[in-house]
Amino acid sequence: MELAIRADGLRKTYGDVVALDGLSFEVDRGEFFGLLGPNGAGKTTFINILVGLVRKSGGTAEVFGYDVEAEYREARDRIGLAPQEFNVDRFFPIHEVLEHKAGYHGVSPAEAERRAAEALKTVGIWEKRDTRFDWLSGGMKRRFLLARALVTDPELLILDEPTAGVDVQLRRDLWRVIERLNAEGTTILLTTHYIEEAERLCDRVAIVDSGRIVEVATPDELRSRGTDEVFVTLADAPASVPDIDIDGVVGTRLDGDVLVVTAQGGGRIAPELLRSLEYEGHEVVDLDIRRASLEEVFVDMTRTDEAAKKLGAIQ
Ligand SMILES: Nc1ncnc2c1ncn2[C@@H]1O[C@H](COP(=O)(O)OP(=O)(O)OP(=O)(O)O)[C@@H](O)[C@H]1O
Repeated sequence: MELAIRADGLRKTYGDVVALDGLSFEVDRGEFFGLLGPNGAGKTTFINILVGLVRKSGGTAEVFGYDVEAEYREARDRIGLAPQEFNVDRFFPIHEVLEHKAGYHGVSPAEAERRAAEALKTVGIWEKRDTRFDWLSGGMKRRFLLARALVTDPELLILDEPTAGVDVQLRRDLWRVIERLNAEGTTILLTTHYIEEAERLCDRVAIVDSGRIVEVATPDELRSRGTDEVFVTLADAPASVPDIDIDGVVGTRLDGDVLVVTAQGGGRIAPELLRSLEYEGHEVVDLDIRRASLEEVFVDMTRTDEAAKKLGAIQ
């Protein structure tokens, strides 16, 4: 499998601040890959190194096998970036901004015009083509940043919080566009604070904390690390918590006639749980499983020692 991104022992320091502390992971061509991490984890620094805006302090970063510094042009021409910040030329109509961008990456004027029109239609702001960036609404600005990333027909599309501050409708519109691009073969690297977004869109996610990768896994694998809650409603409230001795169960409590069982893999333990309860003479009326959310797992994994110490001090 060809790699779209390879980071190996990547480091970046700003004076005393260590932004990347030996970051290593790989993204396959065609993947939809999410980068999740708390504020300041180093996500934007990593992206800026990939696109040549920040020089690394050590380690390796490659895009489709090209070193992002030694082979900058080859790497950069393959990347489309929709950044977090609005860094757009404000004095030209937006279709011209796109044409300039394509021209800068070696596209002929006629082809640049065609691509600019196509990109504006793709993101749904073609009718605004003669408007300046400043005169677009906030949501249209986000759409435009995506169009600008697309105008060079990139093999790797990097989206740094593309849906920050946009309404639900636009978020879903943007998802549709991005999912279609991915289905057509574009590799996607997405950073987001909306865990639901990562969960829904990404094939795999990397959890980044303090400049290092904590974990790389599919959203499903990550969720299975957390604990589910199984709610079993019994016909008669038992006098005490029934004794449950099943592998994977980490806790039980009674809430009236509802027995709440905390377990890793709620679906897996449910049949044995039912058998065991019935064997002990309890009549089960209802069963409901609440799966661990990716958000809970994420919060657990990125709870820094510092934060844990502070919590410990307060309690
Ligand atoms: N130009 C800079 N000079 C000094 N420190 C910087 C600079 N850019 C980033 N940093 C520091 O590097 C660390 C990583 O920042 P970065 O912006 O990469 O994090 P992030 O994961 O993108 O955060 P967010 O989710 O808030 O966007 C932070 O501690 C930040 O303060």
